[in-house]
Amino acid sequence: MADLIDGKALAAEVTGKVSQHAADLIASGTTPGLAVVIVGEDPASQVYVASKSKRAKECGFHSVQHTLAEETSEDELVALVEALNADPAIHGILVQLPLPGHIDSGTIIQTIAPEKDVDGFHFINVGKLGTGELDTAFVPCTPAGAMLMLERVRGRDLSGLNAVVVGRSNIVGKPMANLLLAANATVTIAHSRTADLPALARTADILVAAVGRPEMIKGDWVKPGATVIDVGINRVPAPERGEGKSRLVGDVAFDEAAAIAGAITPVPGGVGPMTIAMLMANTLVSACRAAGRQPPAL
Ligand SMILES: Nc1nc(=O)c2c([nH]1)NC[C@@H]1CN(c3ccc(C(=O)N[C@@H](CCC(=O)O)C(=O)O)cc3)C=[N+]21
Repeated sequence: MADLIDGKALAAEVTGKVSQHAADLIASGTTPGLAVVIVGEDPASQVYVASKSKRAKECGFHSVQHTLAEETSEDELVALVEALNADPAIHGILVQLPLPGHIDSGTIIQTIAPEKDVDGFHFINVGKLGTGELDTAFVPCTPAGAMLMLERVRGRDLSGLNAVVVGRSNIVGKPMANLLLAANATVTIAHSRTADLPALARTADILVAAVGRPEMIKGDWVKPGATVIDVGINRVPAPERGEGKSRLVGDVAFDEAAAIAGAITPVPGGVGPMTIAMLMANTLVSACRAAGRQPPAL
């Protein structure tokens, strides 16, 4: 049976450190400020946004949430982002995705000032990650959190290890591959057009699943002893829990994979809580940079 990598516990450790450093920064006159913007009423998004705001308050941050109507125009959202860019009390801006169809998310993301882009989605931050300028980049929160979990099992240097990332999104797959490469892993990005994905997955010492398909990755795709990082969060019907009930599952068939892997992240309680913890860490880093202080190593 694989070791469980406890995202809840590690996230609590990270936010504990963030709170301590935030207290120092506040004492020196700068309170980290996070603005979370949500457009529309998607219930799942509301839940995530509420937990981001709650965690920010727990860290002692100045936390503001802007909840805009579904009908908000792109111009109005651009104007809000520009106002937050200009607000010295705000160090991090997160616009919750997905946005309603009439708003171009690319336009909004590129409007966020790169030095406040705590999601790490702006071209400047994507480019810095791609070229290894990690001292001044913001790294997207989900892959950053996944790397911290991986570090607990494999250490910081992944030399000689094969990593397979299943999924090529800009939010997870591509930045994850760049981070693994920066840690000296040998990286393959697999996706829906990859030939014989099970055989490729079996070559992975580190297998990262970020496809958004419930339990797609089976136990016999896992190399014995591999570290499995499950980024998927899928809500599936759970009639055994009662009519209309649902439960969360990852992209990995957990029980099968856990029987073969060396270490594995659960869902829930895995990468999800780490994502929120890294958002707090990125906001702290942004506030340190704004105050001319060296950001702490977390
Ligand atoms: N601009 C932007 N940045 C994001 O980082 C972003 C986003 N938009 N849009 C939506 C996704 C999703 N996301 C999650 C964060 C935490 C959990 C999390 O903590 N999940 C818990 C379970 C929560 C539950 O019970 O539903 C867990 O996995 O244990 C999940 C999902 C951030 N996202």
